[in-house]
Amino acid sequence: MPIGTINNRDVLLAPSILSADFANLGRDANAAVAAGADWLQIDVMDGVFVPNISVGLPVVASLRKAVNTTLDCHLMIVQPERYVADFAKAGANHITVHAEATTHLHRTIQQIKQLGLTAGVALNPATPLGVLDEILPYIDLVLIMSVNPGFGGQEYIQTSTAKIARLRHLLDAHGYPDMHIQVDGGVSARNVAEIAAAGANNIVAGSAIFTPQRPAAEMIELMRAALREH
Ligand SMILES: O=C(CO)[C@@H](O)[C@H](O)COP(=O)(O)O
Repeated sequence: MPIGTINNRDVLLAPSILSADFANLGRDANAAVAAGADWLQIDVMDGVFVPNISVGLPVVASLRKAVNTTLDCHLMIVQPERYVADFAKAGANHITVHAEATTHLHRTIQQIKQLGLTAGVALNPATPLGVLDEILPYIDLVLIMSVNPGFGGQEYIQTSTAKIARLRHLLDAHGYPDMHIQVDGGVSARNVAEIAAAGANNIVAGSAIFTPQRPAAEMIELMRAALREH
C-alpha cells in the first residue's frame, strides 16, 4: 500500500536491504513489508561497476521464499545482460540496469521484458536524462541515483531534485504518466516530501529504514508523516 500521496500521485516505498541486518535478513525484510513497504530493493554490486561487493543470486532466491512482495533487483554490475535470466529464475519481479553498465541497453531491456519482468534503467548522478530518449518506450521505471552508487548512508545530492522534476515534466510531455520515477540514495523522512513533490513516486531508502536503534515500522511511519504533513 502506498505510503502517501502527493500531487494526486501515490508514493511507493522500496526499502533497500543493503542496510538490513544480513544475519536476520528474512526478519528485517518481513518487518518492512508488514509495516507497509510496497517493494523490496536488493542492491547487487560486483566490485567493478561500483567499488563495493554486496549480495547476489542466492540471497534473491532466499528472499523469494521468505517474503511475499515485489523483489526489485538493482543491478550495479557490468554487462548485466549476462545475469538477467538468472535473477529472473531466482525470483526477481523487477530488474533495473544501469545505462552506464551495458553497451546494448535496448537488447538488455528486451531480455528482461521477454522474461516477463518489469524493467528499469538507472542513471548515475552525472548521467544526463538525454540517454533515456530512445529507451523510454520500452521500460517501466527510471531510477534516478541521488548518490554515487556503491554504499548506503551517503548524503543526498541536492541537484537530484531538479533532475527528478525535469524527468517528470519530460514524461508528462511525452505521454508516459505511468512510468515510475524511482529515487535512491540519501532519502529519509527529512527530504522524502520534497523528492516526491518534485515527481518521484517510488522511494528507495536503506539507512533511513533499517537502523539498529529503531524498528523499521517506526521509520516508515516517519516517512508517512512527512508526506502527510507536506
Ligand atoms: O543503491 C544504493 C547504493 O548504491 C542504495 O540503494 C543504498 O542502499 C541506499 O542507501 P541509503 O542512502 O538510503 O542509506
